[in-house]
Amino acid sequence: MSRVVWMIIDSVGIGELPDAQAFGDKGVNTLGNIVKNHKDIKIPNLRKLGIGNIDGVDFLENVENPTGAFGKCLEISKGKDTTTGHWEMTGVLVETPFKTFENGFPKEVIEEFEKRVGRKVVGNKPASGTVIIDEYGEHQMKTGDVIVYTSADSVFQIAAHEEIIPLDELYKMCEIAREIMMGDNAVARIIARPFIGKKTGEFVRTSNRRDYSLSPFEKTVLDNIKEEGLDVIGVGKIEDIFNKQGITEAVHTKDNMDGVDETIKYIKQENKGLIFTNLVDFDSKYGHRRDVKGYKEALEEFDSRIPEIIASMKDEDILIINADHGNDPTYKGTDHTREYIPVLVYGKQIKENTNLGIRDSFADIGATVADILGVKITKNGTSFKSQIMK
Ligand SMILES: O=P(O)(O)O[C@H]1O[C@H](CO)[C@@H](O)[C@H]1O
Ligand SMILES: [Mn+2]
Ligand SMILES: [Mn+2]
Repeated sequence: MSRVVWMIIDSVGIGELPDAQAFGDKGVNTLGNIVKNHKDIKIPNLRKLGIGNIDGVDFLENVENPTGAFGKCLEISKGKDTTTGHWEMTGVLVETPFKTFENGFPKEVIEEFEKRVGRKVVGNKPASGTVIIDEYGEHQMKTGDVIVYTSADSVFQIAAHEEIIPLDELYKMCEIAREIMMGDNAVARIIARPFIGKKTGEFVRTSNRRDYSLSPFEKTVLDNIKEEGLDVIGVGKIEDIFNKQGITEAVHTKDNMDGVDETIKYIKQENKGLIFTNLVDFDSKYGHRRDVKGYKEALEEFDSRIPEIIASMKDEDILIINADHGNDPTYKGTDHTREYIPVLVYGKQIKENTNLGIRDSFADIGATVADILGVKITKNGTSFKSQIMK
């Protein structure tokens, strides 16, 4: 029986969606603009799978006879964040955008939060996470005040120095914020952002980040897989994005390479169903930081591990690689960008050189995963299994 290894290269978009302008994104293209800035980029394995052969990709030369099936998908949901992207690819559309707080959170919210956590709040505005810890990190070390901030995404983020506010307390604060930010103020995610360091300029965030997501509004394809008694193994922040719904086992990871290691470890084990991995460094370490060179190197680093991933797969296993939104490191600001996502499929049973064209929704990927595993397909999404299987 087939097993699916589904890897999300977080934020590796492949060009602006037709409605990008409505999201403030004009001419964005995460992969395209990285390649334009770094023509020497070496991603031979992604190219061999067909990433440069995707319709509209004019910034990479086509390869002859790519070994995979390749295409790109539109996002129907009204959003460009991780939760929206992952939910859509597993069959749940977010038709009403998650609430955002451009001017910070309302006074009542902050007051209730302060009362319940027993600390004062500083920040309370949209900010870049690495900038705001430099702004308030020393203040926090002196006073114990807690740093709260948001972004263009629907997020309530709490930054805390690990030696001032212990992790347990930070996570508890997130649970309290999760309770407060429901109903009219429901944000997609509360995020714990721990950091360490001695002073401004030396603060660095740690891998103890945790996301407290809403539960998907409807059943996702993960639920359908789980209900059939198959495994749904989440690697990285997958279990957080789905608030554990539909997940049977999970491991958090330190960074992209740890994510690849854990994925390979699970591939080599006896399990059945889905191994679902999110590699977030592209987004959090390079996209939001507008670090073009760092992003390029992260892509090269991931690319170099693809042969190892493939070598660890059994003959029936199928590998799917796609993104969840864009985060063009050459674009203004520090936020995600509204883009097509690339999708690549590879396996011994997959027909090589198959052009999937432009798919109507990310949900087509989840529908295909369900179809491959022989479980119920969610109401959204059209499976392309018949196009790709030998
Ligand atoms: O600037 P940092 O803290 O990395 O935050 C970014 O990461 C969050 C989650 O993807 C986004 O909302 C964006 O604000
Ligand atoms: Mn993401
Ligand atoms: Mn992000």
